[in-house]
Amino acid sequence: MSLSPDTLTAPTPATSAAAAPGAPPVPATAPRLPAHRDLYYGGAWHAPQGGYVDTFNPATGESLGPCADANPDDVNATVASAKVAFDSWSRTKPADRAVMMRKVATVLRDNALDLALLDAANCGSPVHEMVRDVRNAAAQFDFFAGLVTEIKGDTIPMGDGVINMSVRDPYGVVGRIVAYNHPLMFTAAKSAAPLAAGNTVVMKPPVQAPLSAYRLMELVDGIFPPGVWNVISGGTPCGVALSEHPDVPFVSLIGSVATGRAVARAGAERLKRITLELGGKNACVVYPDADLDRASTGAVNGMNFTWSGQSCGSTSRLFVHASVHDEVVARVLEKIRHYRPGIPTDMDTTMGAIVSRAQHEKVMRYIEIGKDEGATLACGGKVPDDPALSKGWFIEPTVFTGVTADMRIAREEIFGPVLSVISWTDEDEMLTQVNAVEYGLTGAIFTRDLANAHRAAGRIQSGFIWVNNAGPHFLGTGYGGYKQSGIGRDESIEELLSYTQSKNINITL
Ligand SMILES: NC(=O)c1ccc[n+]([C@@H]2O[C@H](COP(=O)([O-])OP(=O)(O)OC[C@H]3O[C@@H](n4cnc5c(N)ncnc54)[C@H](O)[C@@H]3O)[C@@H](O)[C@H]2O)c1
Repeated sequence: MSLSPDTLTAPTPATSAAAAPGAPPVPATAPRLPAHRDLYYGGAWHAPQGGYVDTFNPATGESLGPCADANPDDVNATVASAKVAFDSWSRTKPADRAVMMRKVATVLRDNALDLALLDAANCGSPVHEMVRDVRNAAAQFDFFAGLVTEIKGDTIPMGDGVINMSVRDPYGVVGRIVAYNHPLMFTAAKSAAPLAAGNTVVMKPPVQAPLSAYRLMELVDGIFPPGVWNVISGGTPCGVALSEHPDVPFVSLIGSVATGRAVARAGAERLKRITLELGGKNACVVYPDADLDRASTGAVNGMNFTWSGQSCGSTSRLFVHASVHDEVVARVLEKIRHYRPGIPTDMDTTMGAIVSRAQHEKVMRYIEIGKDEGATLACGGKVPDDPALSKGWFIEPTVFTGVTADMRIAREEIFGPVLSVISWTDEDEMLTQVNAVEYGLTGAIFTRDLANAHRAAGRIQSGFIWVNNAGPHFLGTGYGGYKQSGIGRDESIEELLSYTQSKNINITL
């Protein structure tokens, strides 16, 4: 499987099957579980003072064993080792940092299937997509390694006898806290920019699915000096302790808006730098002149059904012009059949499980809310009938039609496989509705008319817009949100430079 930068985190398209048509199903492969379940800091494994909690396979309900549950004392010990390591790491030649980072990229590529199987078993998303996640993480390590010489400043003319220049310094220990929907990719890729910039990192992987993070640390052990890259698993108390810690000047979160506000409040106490990649309730807009095949494929791909819609960027509000509404909906319902819930560690599974019972209950509650609000259930809306899936947290791809912009299913982030279709006739009113939610992460526009495309792209209040496409990220372009969807831009040089602060030096010769 190859990665091109323009497919960063893009799901497998609805038009292509994971396995050849008619081929026998590829049997599930058991993941190789990590030998270590403790905290990795200071270049070694440490038993947690906070004890252990079990982690689960959401597709089967089986326990995958105990995992460290870091408490504030564990966070203190980890931050202390990262703080010591910062002194020499920040002074390590950027080119030498880049060499180590490229070794991580190689390790990721060489172990892509093993890591992907762990994610599939622990977070419930299909293994063939999780392999892409691992390769995306490798691409980001290479990308940021290649940018280390861009961490540069300016010279400002001051006349004879004076040299004035600015340089960029790292901050120190960066606390990175990430969401559950791409466990390995977030744990790895979201460490790359701060490390490249000369910071040390304390990473907290998602509490629901920490296994791939342990395996990653087993694999990269010895590449960096001790204390440079640390990974500690734990729940909210661990995240709170990290975001409040006085020796962590920079905290970066991928998570919900509520957690973003909590991290921002904790950061305000110590005037920390923060970046936040938060939720979305994103719109996909179909104009009457759109290529309807492309638009319906985009509407399905943009939902990220393969990981059960559990993606911040999912275009979960489909605004279709009334004149093409029925045809687009018919095509969407046809294309959606590509996604059938299955055991995530099977190579040909196209759609996985919801990560946890709590998230499953939340999505099912929203499906009931949609029915109560008077929307029409066009497909799905229930757990699959397949007895092989009865012990897991699965939900069929779900489409509601007849949705109006005031309904809760059209305003609130569900983070599940639920698409709400809204019919429109007046462009101005439609764009007002698109912008009426508190989120502003992504948006997709389908039209053959450049004027429509530019008008809508200009007016949609989101940080990331696709025209005649939906779903992929493009390595090198900033990804992030407007409004409550976040602060900062990732996956780009902007992310790298955000982990540096500017210092001006005035030299009298
Ligand atoms: N914008 C993006 O790039 C992006 C990507 C993926 C997911 N998300 C968002 O993440 C959410 C789903 O993920 P989730 O359920 O894991 O989110 P969450 O906010 O519940 O948890 C995110 C992380 O924060 C930690 N955490 C929870 N409370 C905390 C606190 N008070 N202080 C510090 N840390 C705390 C969690 O343990 C976890 O590691 C959705 O809203 C989704 O849109 C955003």
